[in-house]
Amino acid sequence: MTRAYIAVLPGDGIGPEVTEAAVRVLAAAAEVYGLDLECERFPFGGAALERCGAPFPEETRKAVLEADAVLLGAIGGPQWDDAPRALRPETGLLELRKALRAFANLRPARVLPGLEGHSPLRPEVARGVDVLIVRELTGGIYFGRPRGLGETEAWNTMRYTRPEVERVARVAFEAARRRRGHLTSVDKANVLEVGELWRRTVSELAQAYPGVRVEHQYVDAMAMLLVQQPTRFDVILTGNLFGDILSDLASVLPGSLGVLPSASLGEGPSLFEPVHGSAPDLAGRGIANPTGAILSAAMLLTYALDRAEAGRAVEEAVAQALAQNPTPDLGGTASTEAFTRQVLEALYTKA
Ligand SMILES: NC(=O)C1=CN([C@@H]2O[C@H](COP(=O)(O)OP(=O)(O)OC[C@H]3O[C@@H](n4cnc5c(N)ncnc54)[C@H](O)[C@@H]3O)[C@@H](O)[C@H]2O)C=CC1
Ligand SMILES: CC(C)CC(=O)C(=O)O
Ligand SMILES: [Mg+2]
Repeated sequence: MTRAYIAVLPGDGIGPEVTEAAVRVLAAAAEVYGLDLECERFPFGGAALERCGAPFPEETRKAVLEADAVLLGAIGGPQWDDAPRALRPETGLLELRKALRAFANLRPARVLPGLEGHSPLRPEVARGVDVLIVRELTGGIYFGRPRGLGETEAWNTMRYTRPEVERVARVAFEAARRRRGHLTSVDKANVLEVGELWRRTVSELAQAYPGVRVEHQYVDAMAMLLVQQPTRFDVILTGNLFGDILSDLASVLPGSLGVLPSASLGEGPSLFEPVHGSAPDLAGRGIANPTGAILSAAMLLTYALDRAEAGRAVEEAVAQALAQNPTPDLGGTASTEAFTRQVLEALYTKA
């Protein structure tokens, strides 16, 4: 059995709390499914800025590039909002994604069994929600140059090249082919040239995937449709900014931002992180929902370690724990610790 090295970046706010839960579940899954895992923590985000003077220190860069996978909590907080932009935790996060060349961010939004009662949707609709947002992660307006902030004006650049669109679109088409064969590409082609290139590239690539039905939507309409008719969608492909916004919107479907996981795949080690941020309003209170982080660990088992059966077992254990007693964001009374113990118990019982 070869040992897999996981670089763990707990980060800031609730990041360390939910990451701790995910690491414990990962260790339990390794024990149950006979995996040899080594998790090592590295400084990242605001915590790294305080300790090492940079949000993405050299030591951490080296470790993530050598790891088999990276598990991240969340970064940021109001105490760093006035730091020079280059030193902000959020800049470190963008640099991390770029360094890993993790261009395809997979953000599944499902209403897991047990969560129907917490969704604002009618239970029979909630049960059918199963979308996969594929968000481009290393390009677009978060990275485009020129960018700048002056006294009276500020500017950013939304730029995509055809190969950048093509490679992430390919990931989305492959996912659609494995799933229900429906891909919705989201852009703003009516007003943005970038959207026009995006739409043209996706339409051309569609010729290679005759089994996939392609639909194009403008992002404003998509925001409405995702809430109004969530079961109509399967795979949703979009750029960095729109994907960031639509995935937070999609979290309303299962009932809390705390439950959404993600996997970022590309040309380097893959990155796994919950969709949510550092939630300064919850930090230190022991009530953050670790579901998104734990399900990110499940995606790590599936995508980085090729142990889909272990990933599924973690998902099932989470569903059981959610049905038992969730954290307060979902109307339950479980603390982060109590919820994690429920997941661990379910995982060991099933084995
Ligand atoms: N990937 C990352 O590390 C991200 C970092 N951020 C950073 O996080 C900081 C806070 O940003 P916000 O806009 O407040 O977004 P946020 O995602 O941290 O929180 C938004 C809302 O969702 C709730 N929430 C988030 N995660 C939760 C969880 N696990 N359990 C229960 N409730 C949860 C929070 O309490 C809050 O009401 C900022 O510095 C921001 O830049 C924001 C998004 C992503
Ligand atoms: C904080 C941003 C850099 C990232 C973000 O909001 C996200 O990836 O969801
Ligand atoms: Mg976001």
